[in-house]
Amino acid sequence: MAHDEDNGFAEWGGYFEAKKSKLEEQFAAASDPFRKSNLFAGISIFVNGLTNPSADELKRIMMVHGGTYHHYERPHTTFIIASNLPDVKVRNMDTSKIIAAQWVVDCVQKERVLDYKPYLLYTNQKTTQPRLNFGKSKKEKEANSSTVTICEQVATTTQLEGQLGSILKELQQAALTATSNDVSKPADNTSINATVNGNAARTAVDPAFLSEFYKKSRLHHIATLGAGFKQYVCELRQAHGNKPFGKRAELKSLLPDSLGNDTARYVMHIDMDCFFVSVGLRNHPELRGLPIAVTHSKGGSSATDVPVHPQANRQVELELFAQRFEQHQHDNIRADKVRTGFEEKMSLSEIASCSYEARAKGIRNGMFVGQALKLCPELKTIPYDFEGYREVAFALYDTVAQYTLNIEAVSCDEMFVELTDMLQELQLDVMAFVGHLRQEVRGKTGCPCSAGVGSNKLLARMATKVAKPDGQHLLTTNDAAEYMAATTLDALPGVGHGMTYKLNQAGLRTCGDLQKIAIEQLETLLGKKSAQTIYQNCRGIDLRPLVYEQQRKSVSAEVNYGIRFTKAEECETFLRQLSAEVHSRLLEIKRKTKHITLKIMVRAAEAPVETSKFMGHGVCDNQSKSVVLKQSTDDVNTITSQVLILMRQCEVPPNELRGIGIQLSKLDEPGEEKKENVIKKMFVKMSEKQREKPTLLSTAAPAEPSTKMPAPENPKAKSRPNVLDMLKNASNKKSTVLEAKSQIETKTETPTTKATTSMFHSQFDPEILAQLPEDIRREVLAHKEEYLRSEVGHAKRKSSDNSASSAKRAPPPILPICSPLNASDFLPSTSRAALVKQQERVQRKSYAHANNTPQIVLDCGGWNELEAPSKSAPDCVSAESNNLLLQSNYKDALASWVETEEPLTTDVKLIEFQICELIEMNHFDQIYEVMKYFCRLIKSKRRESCLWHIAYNRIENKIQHRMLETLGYGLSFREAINCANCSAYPQ
Ligand SMILES: Nc1ccn([C@H]2C[C@H](O)[C@@H](COP(=O)(O)OP(=O)(O)OP(=O)(O)O)O2)c(=O)n1
Ligand SMILES: [Mg+2]
Repeated sequence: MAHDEDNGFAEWGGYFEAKKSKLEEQFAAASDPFRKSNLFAGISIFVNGLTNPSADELKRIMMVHGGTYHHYERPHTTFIIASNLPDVKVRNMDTSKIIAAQWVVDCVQKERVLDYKPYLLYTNQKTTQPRLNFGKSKKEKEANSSTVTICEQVATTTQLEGQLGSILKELQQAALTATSNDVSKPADNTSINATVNGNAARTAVDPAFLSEFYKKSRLHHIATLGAGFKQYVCELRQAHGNKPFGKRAELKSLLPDSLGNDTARYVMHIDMDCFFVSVGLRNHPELRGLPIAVTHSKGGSSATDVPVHPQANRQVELELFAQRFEQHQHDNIRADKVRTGFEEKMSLSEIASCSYEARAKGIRNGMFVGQALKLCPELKTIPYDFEGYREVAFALYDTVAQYTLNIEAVSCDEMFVELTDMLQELQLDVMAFVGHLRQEVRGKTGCPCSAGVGSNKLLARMATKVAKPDGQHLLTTNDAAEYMAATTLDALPGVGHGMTYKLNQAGLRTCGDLQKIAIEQLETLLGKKSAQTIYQNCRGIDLRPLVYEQQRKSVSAEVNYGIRFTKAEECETFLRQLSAEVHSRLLEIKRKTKHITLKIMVRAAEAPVETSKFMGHGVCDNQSKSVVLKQSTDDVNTITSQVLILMRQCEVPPNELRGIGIQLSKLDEPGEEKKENVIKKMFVKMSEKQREKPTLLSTAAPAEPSTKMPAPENPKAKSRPNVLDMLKNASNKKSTVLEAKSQIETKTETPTTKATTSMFHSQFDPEILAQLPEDIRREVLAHKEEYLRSEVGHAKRKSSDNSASSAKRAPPPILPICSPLNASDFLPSTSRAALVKQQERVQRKSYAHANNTPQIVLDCGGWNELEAPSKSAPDCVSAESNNLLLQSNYKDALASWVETEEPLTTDVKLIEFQICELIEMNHFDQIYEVMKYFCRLIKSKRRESCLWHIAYNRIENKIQHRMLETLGYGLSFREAINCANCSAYPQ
């Protein structure tokens, strides 16, 4: 049994592994009191056979000088110390690390780590093996003797640089001579350490490093392209305006019609298949059908026998990484990645993209090349082709943009597309269109893509997973819950490692598990907001709108490779360079910043000084420091000086830095009317205009003929129709629900009846109820009871009293059988919270009536410039005369506001505030008028904008919320925004 074999030490790699680790730990603990220097820090030895000095003496030397003594040879043992070994033993050993004991003695004597090569017992190295050249001339070394030491090691930094430079040269040499599977051009230009003007751009100290880094960094290219396409979609939309899409006409003759009158919502998610590989294969058609990976590594033996820095310790690093991923970040995927991929001499180059043939062998995007080669030794690697990615990505976006610009760019090879409007206009079959589009993309790019379709973004993305590779799939709403049930939680949007861990700890692994538990339970685990989202998502409900015009929120420049400083000046020079880089990115997007953040990666205390990944960052602690400027800036000197100050504040020795990033956020737009209240300005302007034409004041005509604009007179609150009365009247009226329903279609119907009827229908829609935030839902349900009771009772009475007349009005009334409520749901809440709320309501009302709070209104915008309505009553002059929405010019102001490109939050809040005042004053008619007019303005906007839809919904929700809070019921509006993209968006 495996358990017996490993003596219960399975998780420690078996008994012997556990024993070896224990010995190491004991050695380290015992060394501490004797330590005099860290000369051998990060270096471990194993003594094989008789040596001079003896094994015991060597052990003591290691103790005193910070090294590690291995009682057994381990994969991460740096050197094997021996005098003479039998041939048969040597044949099975890695001879490149067998050295004479004299090396230890000499190092101690010279007080520095010497080149071990002269001490090698066997010198038959392979060409691809590391041949570390420690050989700088004594003169050179002495000339640099003032160089700061790295982490108390005796080797000077200059020496180290020399060593590294040599390693780089060796690496390049090895790469050129290696017999690898690599099919790229021999003069590989993908290495980040490629020579610049004949000199190796070694570390961030080199002035040429930064540009070289960005030229080669795949993550930089991906991020730049992704942000670029978000901007590109914005620009295309703005340039296109309301023009028709010429290419749509062609579709009609090419594709079949949809069956019936299909009004369903269709969102498409489209994603290129193994993007980087597909683009790369355009130049290597002979490799199609083979396992291929795009990576910086040359593959072949140079990926399984990589040079390792003598001071790197993969084993230690592996353990540290794995612990951090697992314990701190709950990221098992990355922990497994290091555990299985950090083997000695295996390439730590990442695979950016691999073909589906490689995936069939277990290889995945992001895997280390060394590990991938173990799974599939015949794996071929091809180099990056950043220009090709750009070209294909543009072709993809341009192809889709011929048909619609309702595109949410996700990345260079991925987007969401709202197809509903186009399909309805053309009456096309959705999957026929998707097939046509995919074919067109392939024809233009030579690369395959897959597409998923669903009624929202989540389902569309899920459908793409089914479709891949080179396919398409429609995930219907009916199949959604079932499909989702089998999905693991980490596939849901916004569910990261932390949340997955929490849910897993609670025994929840799949969306199916989640579907079975109550929302209250989820709320306890995750908090209200996350719980509500995940509760919907696990059922395939996704209320996120597509965002077409994405604004950049920040720009940044980060480097986490090659950061090896020895002096503060080097670090400062680099920070200046990086500041200039991020500044140029800021200028590119024509913005200014108010918030500067410096992010640094600092070598973790327990991490080896040198990293397993050559020039990588290794195990680090992250720090960040920010400064908020008084004024937005795009001045490079300001940015640079702030960055330098932030770095000083971090108080980190330069040699401990492993990564540096600068982020500029709180971006401003030149010409943007910042946080200034647009509405306020417009009202002031208009009131000025009106002062010039005083006669218009009392006879302000409605801006829109179809809207019946009540004169801004000031009838007493009591005389205005109260919705509670409306509701009561409605339920007391001698009309059934059906009557009310039929009235909704007649033009003569009063707002009161319509309100009541549509309220009935909207409030009892279980889907809408399910989408409401829990607290609002409870309130709605609580209120609903009163109305329902009267309606049900009335309907019953009606049906028995008036069966003859009602028979004429078939169909019979539809009672709310769809309601998910129990009888107890209809009882008024008796909870303490409800009673407190009730008391607050009463207080608020009486306060509002008593005070009319003029000072709040003034605080909010200084409306005293506006003229009071001509008929305002003297007893409520303050609030009523100051409320924006009771002014004669409110329509013009609203119209001007809606003409602006997007609503500012401050303005939306202002309108909310004004409407809440109207509620306090019982001006419900005015609220209806305002909302109707507002809604029509938004609908008639030339450029449809979901931001305005969202603003409208937010204001409407605020009204409902406040109504429920103060009066216990809501208002129902005749007009509504019906936008497929965002109508379900919750506020
Ligand atoms: N961490 C990442 C993520 C992505 N990419 C690059 C390589 C991918 O080819 C491309 C697109 O990313 P995808 O996640 O879409 O992956 P692929 O297109 O390679 O595969 P799939 O067919 O699964 O979409 O972006 C990368 O280099 N590193
Ligand atoms: Mg892809």
